[in-house]
Amino acid sequence: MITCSAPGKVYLFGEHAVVYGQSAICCAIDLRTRVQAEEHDSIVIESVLGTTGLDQEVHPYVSRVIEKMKAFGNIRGVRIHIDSELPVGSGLGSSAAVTVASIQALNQLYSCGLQLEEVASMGHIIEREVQGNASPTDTYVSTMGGVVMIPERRRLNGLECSIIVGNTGKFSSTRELVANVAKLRQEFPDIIDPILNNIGRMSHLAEEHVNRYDYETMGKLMNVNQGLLDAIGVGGAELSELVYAARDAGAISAKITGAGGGGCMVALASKQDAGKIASAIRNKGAEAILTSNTQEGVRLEP
Ligand SMILES: Nc1ncnc2c1ncn2[C@@H]1O[C@H](COP(=O)(O)OP(=O)(O)O)[C@@H](O)[C@H]1O
Ligand SMILES: C[C@@](O)(CCOP(=O)(O)O)CC(=O)O
Ligand SMILES: [Mg+2]
Repeated sequence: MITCSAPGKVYLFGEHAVVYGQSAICCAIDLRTRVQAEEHDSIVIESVLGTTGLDQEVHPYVSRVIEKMKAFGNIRGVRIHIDSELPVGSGLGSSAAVTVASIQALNQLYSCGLQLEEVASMGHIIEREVQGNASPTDTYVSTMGGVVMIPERRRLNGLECSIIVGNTGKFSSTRELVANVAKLRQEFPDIIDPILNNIGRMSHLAEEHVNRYDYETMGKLMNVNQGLLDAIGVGGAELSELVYAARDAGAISAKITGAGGGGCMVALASKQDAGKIASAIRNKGAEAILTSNTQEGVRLEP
């Protein structure tokens, strides 16, 4: 039996805009999805979502992984068991983490010889198929870890501050939110495209501040990014409530992470202030998770 794990992520900048080729800065976090794989007499996928065979409804990501990996290994029957610290459908990249960890588990179990770049690239293809349209961000960061600028694939210095995630508990479908932005963009290209361009420019402006650990400047720009996410319609009352609660409690910055609508927001704070911000989020009745940046992408577990 083989176990592989892959991390989730938060966006410091650029979700949605990155789908249209703009730059984003994305940060792997220390919450992981673990996938066990062993040879079996049939195909079985077990997760919190249920136990199935190949099933495009319940397990669209993992089913596609198995189908695609058949080209690289002699996969007849396999049992896949998934455990995750990432809330499902909430902007922390659970879809990418489960996809990347599953690819790597089969890659190891069947000695397929795929390199990390190939794992990330297959992950991206699968996210695109399931989501309708997808950037390579989540799957690349989940594969490589660290803080990465996409599409440049530039690794930036890691974050050393605390990362606080606030979960509205409201499911957010990435597929749906990406489609909503596409529709708004089609309706008002002259308004929406400059917003997406500005989000991309913000990532470029922020790059040197990330590399210099200048959280104040990064934070100011992240708060501007939050306003622009609201402008493209991916905000929500629950998210805004947590964003303002975190800022009022002393967060350096607070914004949506990922697709939005529901799901999670992310706040940056000094290690000293992190507890205070988590409490402010919990006082609003939401779950707060304290985490940090990880340099470790997908890995084989002992
Ligand atoms: N632990 C898990 N087990 C099986 N499938 C998962 C798991 N976590 C996520 N997924 C898959 O990812 C989908 C959610 O992906 P998505 O809408 O992109 O949200 P996000 O990636 O922000 O969590 C789920 O509907 C499911 O198909
Ligand atoms: C909205 C988007 O930029 C990020 C989605 O992230 P998540 O699935 O909500 O964790 C889509 C993408 O980049 O593929
Ligand atoms: Mg996703």
